[in-house]
Amino acid sequence: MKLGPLNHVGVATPSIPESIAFYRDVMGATEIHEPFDMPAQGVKVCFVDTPAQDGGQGTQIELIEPLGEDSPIHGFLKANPKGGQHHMCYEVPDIHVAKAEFEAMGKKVLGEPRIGAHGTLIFFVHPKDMGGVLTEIMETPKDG
Ligand SMILES: CC[C@H](C(=O)O)C(=O)SCCNC(=O)CCNC(=O)[C@H](O)C(C)(C)COP(=O)(O)OP(=O)(O)OC[C@H]1O[C@@H](n2cnc3c(N)ncnc32)[C@H](O)[C@@H]1OP(=O)(O)O
Ligand SMILES: [Co+2]
Repeated sequence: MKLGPLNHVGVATPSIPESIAFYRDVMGATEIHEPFDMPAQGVKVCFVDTPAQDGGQGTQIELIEPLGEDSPIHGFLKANPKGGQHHMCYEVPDIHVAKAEFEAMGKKVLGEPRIGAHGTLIFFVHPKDMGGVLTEIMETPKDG
């Protein structure tokens, strides 16, 4: 496994509008994207850009709000009603190679790769095998 770029930090919230106001008014975010629904993943999503350093690629805050009864983040918000840091997402060049590597290390991969919020294949690795951090692995978009 080779550590790839941190694509985003997932932050669960009971209210994307309230979190947008927080990142805009408290944190001074200037690049806040339009929220969009991902019914297949049971979440509403809103990306907040963080500034790039030294001409590199910045990372993003991924605000996620439950969408539908079966949202996978209802449990998290029940335990953390105000929301909180939910997952970390790293990029890999090849999602299938990465999945095989995690499985070979005995890490619990949650389900099969599916399309994520950036339109490329993703999967999650269970927090119990990742030092308590729900970890999302995402294939780098081909257009860079
Ligand atoms: C895909 C669109 C978008 C993208 O970027 O492309 C997203 O990122 S969407 C993000 C939302 N989707 C997911 O999170 C899918 C993967 N997650 C899951 O399958 C579940 O959340 C799971 C299995 C990690 C936890 O499910 P659940 O909360 O129902 O299980 P438990 O309550 O029984 O928790 C088990 C155990 O794990 C601990 N836990 C739960 N969530 C987290 C978390 N986010 N970070 C760290 N630890 C977590 C929980 O405290 C329990 O621990 P225990 O010691 O056993 O009490
Ligand atoms: Co994510």
